[in-house]
Amino acid sequence: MADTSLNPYVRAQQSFKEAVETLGLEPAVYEILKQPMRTFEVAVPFIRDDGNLQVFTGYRVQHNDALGPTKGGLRFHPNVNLDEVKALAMWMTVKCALLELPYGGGKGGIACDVDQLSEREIERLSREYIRAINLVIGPDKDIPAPDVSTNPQIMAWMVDEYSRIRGENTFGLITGKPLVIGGSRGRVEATGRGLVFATRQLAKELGIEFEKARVAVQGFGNVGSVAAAISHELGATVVAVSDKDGGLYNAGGINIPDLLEYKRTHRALKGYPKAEPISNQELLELPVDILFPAALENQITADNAKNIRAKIVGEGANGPTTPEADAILFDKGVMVVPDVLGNAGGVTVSYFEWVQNQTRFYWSEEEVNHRLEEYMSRAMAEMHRMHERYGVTLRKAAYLVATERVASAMRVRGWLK
Ligand SMILES: NC(=O)c1ccc[n+]([C@@H]2O[C@H](COP(=O)([O-])OP(=O)(O)OC[C@H]3O[C@@H](n4cnc5c(N)ncnc54)[C@H](O)[C@@H]3O)[C@@H](O)[C@H]2O)c1
Repeated sequence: MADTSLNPYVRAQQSFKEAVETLGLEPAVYEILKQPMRTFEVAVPFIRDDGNLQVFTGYRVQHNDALGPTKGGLRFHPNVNLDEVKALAMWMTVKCALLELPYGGGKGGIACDVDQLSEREIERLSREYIRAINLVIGPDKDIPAPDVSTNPQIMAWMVDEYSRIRGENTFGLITGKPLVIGGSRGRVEATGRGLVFATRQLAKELGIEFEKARVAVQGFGNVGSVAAAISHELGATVVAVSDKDGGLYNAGGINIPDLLEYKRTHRALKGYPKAEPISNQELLELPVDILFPAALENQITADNAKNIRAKIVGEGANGPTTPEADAILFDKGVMVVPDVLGNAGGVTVSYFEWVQNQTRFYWSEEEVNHRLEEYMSRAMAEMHRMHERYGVTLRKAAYLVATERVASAMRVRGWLK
């Protein structure tokens, strides 16, 4: 028999099943949540620069809309397939419910390799994809956003195409747009900032003063560099950072604004003179209070989990801790802020963007950041309460909070009988 344990869709189903059983909810909750309510597979024909027609396969999955219209990113990647999109949509249901956003989970994508396409081809493909799914998306139905290999420019072409089809500007269709056409202030930094807010709240609940903590950050991209900069700004000592070429260490702390300036001029971290080089492996095992893995999946594994000395692991990346490592860390008493909350700052500010679009009233960056902190801290506190009540990992607690909330909505809407 095929090993289905690595199939993300099967794993997402198992997580919901476990949550329904732990909470003692009616079995109908799992019967509804174990698959998406709607799945679309579309052929996306577009004209290549050489004049030939090519057809790619696109997907949009709407998992559950009990709490509101579905929401989730669009991924352009050769490995995009239906099971992966379904799993990611289910995961968005959890994220949105956990953060108390008035959304259900959705996800979409096109199986394609953007490196093989010119910019004009990406534009034509993006517009054709929107034509293919325009009837099933909308500001009150399903709201896409950027994900792997999609960006604000692609979102701009998509919102433009939808607006042309409908004959009206519909900025609330999609989030992660450029600022000039209804994007939100603070959206670019939202994921790294939200990661720090959630982790700071957990530290507070554990009696660790974030402002005095020693911090290590793996990955210095959109998420990692912002998490490092905000930790530094709050007074924490960032002793190590890294990117794909290796890490930097300074026991006395790295001046992150100075390092960002170095990176701007040298386009790399390597060679920064005010810290020593270390490997990515060494970085993960440093004696710090807080470790932020913010690069790739599967970085903390059964092999190195026993050597992790951080008190808190704040997951910025998606899936940086394997299930085996998760169990080892739990036994060691290391608390893990799971990715489902750790990197939810992006979707939270996406929600703020949609609110601003719908009300046509735009907020200051301070207002966005203040509200982001409120949402992240509240979700962290609830997850922590569930963790204490049921004695499970914070990751499982996230599913408990989310499943209970979605189940309540389904119950009052009369879906369960
Ligand atoms: N950007 C977002 O808003 C967002 C939202 C949710 C989740 N995430 C997740 O966060 C993670 C990082 O995303 P990002 O947007 O910062 O990407 P990015 O491409 O901007 O940055 C990735 C960073 O990781 C580094 N890196 C790559 N391989 C590495 C390795 N082996 N060891 C150490 N560092 C390595 C890169 O050099 C780079 O600094 C991904 O898992 C992504 O799915 C990002």
